[in-house]
Amino acid sequence: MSPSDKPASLGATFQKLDLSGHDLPPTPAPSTPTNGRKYALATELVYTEHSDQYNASSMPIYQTATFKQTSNSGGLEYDYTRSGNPTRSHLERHLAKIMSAARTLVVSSGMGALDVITRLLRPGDEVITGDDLYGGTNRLLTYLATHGGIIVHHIDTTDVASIEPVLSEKTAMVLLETPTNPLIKIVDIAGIAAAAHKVAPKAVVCVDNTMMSPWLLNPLDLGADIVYESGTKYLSGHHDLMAGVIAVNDLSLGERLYFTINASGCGLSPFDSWLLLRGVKTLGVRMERQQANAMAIATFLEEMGFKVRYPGLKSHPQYELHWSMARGAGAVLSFETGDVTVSERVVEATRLWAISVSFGCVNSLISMPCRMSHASIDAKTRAERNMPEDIIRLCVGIEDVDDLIDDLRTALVQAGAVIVNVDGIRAGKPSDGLVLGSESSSE
Ligand SMILES: Cc1ncc(COP(=O)(O)O)c(C=O)c1O
Ligand SMILES: N[C@@H](CCSC[C@H](N)C(=O)O)C(=O)O
Repeated sequence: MSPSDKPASLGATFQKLDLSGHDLPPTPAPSTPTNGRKYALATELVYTEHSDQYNASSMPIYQTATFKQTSNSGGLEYDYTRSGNPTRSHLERHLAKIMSAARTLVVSSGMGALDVITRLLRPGDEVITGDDLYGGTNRLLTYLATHGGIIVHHIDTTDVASIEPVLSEKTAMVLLETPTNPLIKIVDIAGIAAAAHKVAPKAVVCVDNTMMSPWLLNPLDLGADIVYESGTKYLSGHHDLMAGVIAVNDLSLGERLYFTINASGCGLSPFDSWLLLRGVKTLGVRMERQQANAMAIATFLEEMGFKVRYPGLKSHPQYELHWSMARGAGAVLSFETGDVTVSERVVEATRLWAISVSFGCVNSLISMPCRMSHASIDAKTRAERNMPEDIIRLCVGIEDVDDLIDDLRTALVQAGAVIVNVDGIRAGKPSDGLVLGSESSSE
């Protein structure tokens, strides 16, 4: 069946989805209603169809490395799990609907996804990227610049004009994160994609959508060519697996990425594919609760006088830009205490907030990025990129928000990050007032 053979109602609704299958695996069937109306994302997350012989409600895990063939010339749909597996295929087609993409591919981690994507590059190619990047992304790009002959330009991607001096016909890739991790800066995806494609039409604009997830942002609709996410975060939501997801609308680009995945062997395992299928069903309810909690916590900290970075706050300098692209503010925020030692004490004094890297889990996490997730960026580079060493990152979960605030308030008091007096609690140095519960109290 060719794309033009799509039933009219389905074709109109899923213009980008490869309904006919071509060489893609056939499950799940598109779940659009027969009247052509498109289901809302909350429904698509939960609803899938597959062709299991027993009509299993949950997609079975095809825990097999190889598949028996009916003749020595092979030719069946699946032959070997590195090349394809029904559980992984089901997940990929489910995610294609959710990410509003023609094709998605799932691999063993978010960094694995970026590794596959950067194999599109050739020596001499130029990459333009941000100056506030996840540490692992920075590390891979630095490796490619040192060993792979790739030229990497780090610029302030929050300013569309700053891309112009480094754009040229040699630009092969523009790699964006928004909001950035951990400074929560916002990038104008459509503005940068348009500027890049104008000068370098073949350049691939690639967006790391891990901080937002498809629940909140669809970079493909804003001009990105490739979107990838760490499925370890919001997509799965429980910190019980590692995964990476790549989404494209250009099927030939999808084929090139699939080639690398099959050739290098980083496709997601059947069991982790199944776990991700299970986790993604609750993406909407988790994200709504997490960002409601995050908003309350950001407000609590800002009202105390801390410098808080969160796009849900009107004080965020790029509030309007963020909301022009996204449907929510997400659940990662950062704040500064003004003192590295005080920040260390805050992080260590919390109880409900686990000291962990990562985010997107139902549990709340606290960390100091310069010591943890971004430690692979050397101190000199961190300083050049204005990354405050005392910055604390909060990755908000689904717990009761009053419990989270109470735990944080107690930690702030114990750490000497706040001044307590008859007017209440406010951010400040211990010497500026009475500090309760701290050895450094002025009492
Ligand atoms: C924004 C961002 N992108 C990509 C990754 C890489 O994902 P993974 O840990 O699944 O390799 C991470 C964290 O690890 C991240 O924070
Ligand atoms: N030791 C790890 C650190 C992973 S950080 C995970 C996550 N992206 C975050 O921002 O917390 C490494 O070296 O990559």
